[in-house]
Amino acid sequence: MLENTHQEAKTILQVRSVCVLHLLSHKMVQSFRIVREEETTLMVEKIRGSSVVNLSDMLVSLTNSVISRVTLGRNYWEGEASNEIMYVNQENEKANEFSSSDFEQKSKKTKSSVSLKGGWKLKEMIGRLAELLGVVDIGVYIPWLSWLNRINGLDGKAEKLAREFDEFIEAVVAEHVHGRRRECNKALRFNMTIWSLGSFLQDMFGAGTDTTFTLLEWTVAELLKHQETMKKLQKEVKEIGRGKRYIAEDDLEKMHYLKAVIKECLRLHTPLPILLPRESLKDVRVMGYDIDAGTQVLVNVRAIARDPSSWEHPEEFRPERFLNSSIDFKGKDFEFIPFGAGRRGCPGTLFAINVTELALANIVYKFDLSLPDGASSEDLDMSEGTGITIHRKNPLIVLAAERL
Ligand code: HEM
Repeated sequence: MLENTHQEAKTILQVRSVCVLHLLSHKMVQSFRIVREEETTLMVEKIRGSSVVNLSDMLVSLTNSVISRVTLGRNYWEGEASNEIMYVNQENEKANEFSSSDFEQKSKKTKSSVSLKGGWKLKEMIGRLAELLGVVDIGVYIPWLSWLNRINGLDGKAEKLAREFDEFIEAVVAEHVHGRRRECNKALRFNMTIWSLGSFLQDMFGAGTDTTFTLLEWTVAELLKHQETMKKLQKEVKEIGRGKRYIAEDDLEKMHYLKAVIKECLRLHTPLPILLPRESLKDVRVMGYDIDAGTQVLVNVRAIARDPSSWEHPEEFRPERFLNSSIDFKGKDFEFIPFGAGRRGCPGTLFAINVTELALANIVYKFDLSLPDGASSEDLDMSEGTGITIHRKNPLIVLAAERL
């Protein structure tokens, strides 16, 4: 039994490192560009088709669709495939053939009609996963109280969800094995059980979608509140977009203000306020406090990002602070580590930033946003929800007028 557990743990690490290599390396993230561009285009079209828009829903759907397509090969999130990609090299080369100028046209052509029979409950399962992640697992902090998780149903809910994930993954794998994707499985030649694959996917969806959508949601909310910043951003994006139908990834490099806006939002609304727990390896003394070896250390990056000894007017949204500054989120500037730092730092940073920049640029390029019922932007509720990821408490509902 113990040996099995060790084997599974080893396999998860193996799956994680293979997947980080296959999904999150610089080269792979670049190769998923077509997926990001297509899904962003689809989102823009959906916004265009609605009068009052639940932007939070749109952003959840965007981030999950992108992750679904790159991890599972098609869009199981929307219940029907908007397109498919395979993560074998040959196919990625194909994806790279898309140039920014023709992606709009090709995305239309490649919009596939493949629909998923039965429709998977991925959306519903991810919703429950997010809910579970937001609940404090009391047993982790006070081991003798872990029995509470049986009483409050946390264990049962987690086990049920894990079983449903397994069934889902089994069906996806079966589809790959029996369908046209036989090739893909060559990439995954190690001894991977359904359980470890399911657990990896829960990690990818849990760590990758909620955080990215939260960042986008807060960024748009701050822009609504700060109309001058919104105008300045729209001006930059318009100048660089030069009348093209959609902003493509090639355009983003020059958008310095856009990057500053996103950084400022990562600072003020750090999606994951507490890093993964660390443990001190030896007895140390930090700022006069003695910390024994084996002590669990929780780093509050949100507090660090709002520390008045590092930031002027830390509670205010001021993207300009990043314009002529070398401070970045790559884990070297410790006053600003929204993606963590060191060996456990977020492996999905580039993935997240690419999705966020492209989506934000297209939203502000295509639409003028306002609040429904003539509400002024000062009325926008900025309350925070609870949970591991700090979402907005209430969804972001906007009117989106197309920019001409
Ligand atoms: C704005 C978006 C995101 C933010 C703010 C964020 C932030 C973080 C943070 C703070 C950690 C813990 C790092 C530490 O303790 O040092 C983490 C871990 C992780 N992130 Fe992200 N993340 C984001 C997006 C993503 C995406 C898009 C993916 C994958 C597609 C991803 C995958 C992961 C994984 C797998 C881990 C766990 C790494 C481990 O177990 O060592 N993240 N993330």
